Amino acid sequence: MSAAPPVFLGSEVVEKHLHRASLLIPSLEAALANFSSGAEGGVVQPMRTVVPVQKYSGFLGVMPAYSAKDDALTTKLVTFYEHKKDSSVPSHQAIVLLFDPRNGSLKAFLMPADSEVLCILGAGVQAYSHYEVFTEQFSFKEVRIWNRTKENAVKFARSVKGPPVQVCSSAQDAVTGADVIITVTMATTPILFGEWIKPGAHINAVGASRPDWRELNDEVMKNSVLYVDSREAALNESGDVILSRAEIFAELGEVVKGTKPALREKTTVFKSLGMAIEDTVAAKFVYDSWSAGN
Ligand SMILES: NC(=O)C1=CN([C@@H]2O[C@H](COP(=O)(O)OP(=O)(O)OC[C@H]3O[C@@H](n4cnc5c(N)ncnc54)[C@H](OP(=O)(O)O)[C@@H]3O)[C@@H](O)[C@H]2O)C=CC1
Ligand SMILES: O=C([O-])C1=[NH+]CCC1
Repeated sequence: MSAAPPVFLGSEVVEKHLHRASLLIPSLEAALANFSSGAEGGVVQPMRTVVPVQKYSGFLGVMPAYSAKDDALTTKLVTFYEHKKDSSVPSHQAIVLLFDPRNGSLKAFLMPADSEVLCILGAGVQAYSHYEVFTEQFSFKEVRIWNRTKENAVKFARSVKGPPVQVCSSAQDAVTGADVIITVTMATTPILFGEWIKPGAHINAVGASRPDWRELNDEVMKNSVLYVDSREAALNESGDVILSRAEIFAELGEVVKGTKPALREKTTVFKSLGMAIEDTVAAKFVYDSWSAGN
């Protein structure tokens, strides 16, 4: 019997089936726990390969993963390029190939306690998705944003549907007194400094995905309890981790499994680099919903 031809699920279909990013939270929690469980977790995820395209200040990332428990096999191909102000091309472009793990046939392509003050540094694609999930999951009294280009922060504040967002003129103003700080920029040198941070704050550090890029300065890294998505990846790819020599306390999956604590009273950093297994469960979620005709 020949394999069914692969289907192409573009961004509109993905958005229809994944109309709220938080729908993925249960599968992502399970995937992180499986990833941090060694062979027993059934996740095979080699370090991603990142190909520099030096001539054009860009990178191609190849991110394969298999989850035996989800029976899902994917590879994401993602390019990330320095964003040119006059360009209509997004800085990140990605495609996920979903294979049938039983025979390797290609099935589909997919495109793409008490916290009161949320602060977002950056106003790009990731800023929007983090705002959506954080304001849906938690009740903040105040949401602030700072961005390198202020007009883009103003546009963000005007266009999001949810709690009002206050645009700040400096990163320091945005960060001062914040309980949760999300850094989602393409910065290559620090934009967040330890002296601004309220003790006990939590920082979700999402950008700086190259070994020589930084979003957080040494003081932030050294004075916080550090969580990562993957120890191996953090020690190979994260400039904030490698250059600060900060000690990694736990993988997030270990917290999900309950083998390491979430130290809420301490100042904490979650350094996220993004993992292929997250794309695997997301791709399976969308494909299963699409094929069930939901
Ligand atoms: N951990 C993970 O799982 C993932 C991480 N990422 C990373 O998250 C970050 C944000 O991605 P995304 O939102 O898609 O990117 P976008 O290109 O959509 O947005 C980039 C943002 O960074 C700002 N920025 C760019 N250069 C600088 C700089 N030198 N200093 C300060 N701010 C700067 C831009 O500001 P301006 O408006 O002025 O241009 C803009 O707000 C990237 O580093 C990306 O690689 C992405 C996907 C997954
Ligand atoms: O997980 C991901 O796709 C990426 N992380 C950093 C750049 C792209």
